[in-house]
Amino acid sequence: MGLLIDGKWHDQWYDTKATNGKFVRSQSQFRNWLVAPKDYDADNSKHFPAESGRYHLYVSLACPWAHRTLIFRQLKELEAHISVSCVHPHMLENGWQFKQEERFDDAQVPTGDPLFGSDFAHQIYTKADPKYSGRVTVPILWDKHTNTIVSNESADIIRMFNSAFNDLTGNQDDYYPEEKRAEIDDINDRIYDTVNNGVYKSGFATTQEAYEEAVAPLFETLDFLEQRLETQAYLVGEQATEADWRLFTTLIRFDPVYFGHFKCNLRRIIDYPNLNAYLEGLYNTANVAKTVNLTHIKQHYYYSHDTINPTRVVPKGPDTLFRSDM
Ligand SMILES: N[C@@H](CCC(=O)N[C@@H](CS)C(=O)NCC(=O)O)C(=O)O
Repeated sequence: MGLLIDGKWHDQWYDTKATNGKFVRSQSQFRNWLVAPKDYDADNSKHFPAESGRYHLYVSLACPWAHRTLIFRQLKELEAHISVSCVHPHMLENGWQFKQEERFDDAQVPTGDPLFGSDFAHQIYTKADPKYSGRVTVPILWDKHTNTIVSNESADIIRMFNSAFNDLTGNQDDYYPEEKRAEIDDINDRIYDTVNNGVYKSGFATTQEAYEEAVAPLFETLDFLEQRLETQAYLVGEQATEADWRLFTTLIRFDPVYFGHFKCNLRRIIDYPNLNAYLEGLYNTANVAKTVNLTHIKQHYYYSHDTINPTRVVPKGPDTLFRSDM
């Protein structure tokens, strides 16, 4: 685990000393936008036209942020238009690596870097910007024409996937409908801070206070969501929106990883009847289950975070992700 400084790789763990033991996530730096060809403005340096075959998505199957983009690639029927490949689940002294290993092959997503044959993800960042300083994160949306990173921010990438390719695919499903945007934004903010990032703040905290400051609001939000799902099928009404998919990728990792590894252990998702059923329903939505790779998920966290789990022993359980009898 490390970061780039002026284009050079440095192997170092998150610095929580300056922040009283708190994990503070840094902002993504590549924030360009894919737009439908009819909306493309060549004078706008942020614009990239949505064209078939032009873009490549680098993901980790372990990563909840990258997982969002894989789900949208499926939901929006973009498989034939956007190529994809994944990193090795172990993120070690060189950060994300493209090493291929048979036991981590995935039937849905090829491993490695088919574009450049790079060894490490940081080489993709320095191709885009030889002087890049910052963390080397996935997902990465790469433009094969101009050889640069369009975006390394999952929240933006799923919004682009939601609409930019609609004319090409004919898929008009809308996970961010105009009339629901304010409500989606509100729930996203709370879930991002206390759940999506909350599990990391809890797990990466290096003081008791910082841990407790993260774990209490995390469970307050889970309790609140449990109640909300008593009377409605999805977070914002009766249809799934991006808010549900953003939550899904954290919930599916919760019992296998965050409960134990990140000490988020007041309750499991399986203990919440509504969240359990909701998670199962989302998992069983067309083509979503095949984006979930529990081997990568468990191997990544338990093996890569050696400050949290120095033995690198990966637990066997849990046996089941949901209970269907509740
Ligand atoms: N805000 C980014 C966060 C992505 C992110 O933090 N990804 C993690 C993997 S789960 C990563 O690559 N971490 C490497 C690091 O922090 O050095 C997004 O949502 O796309």
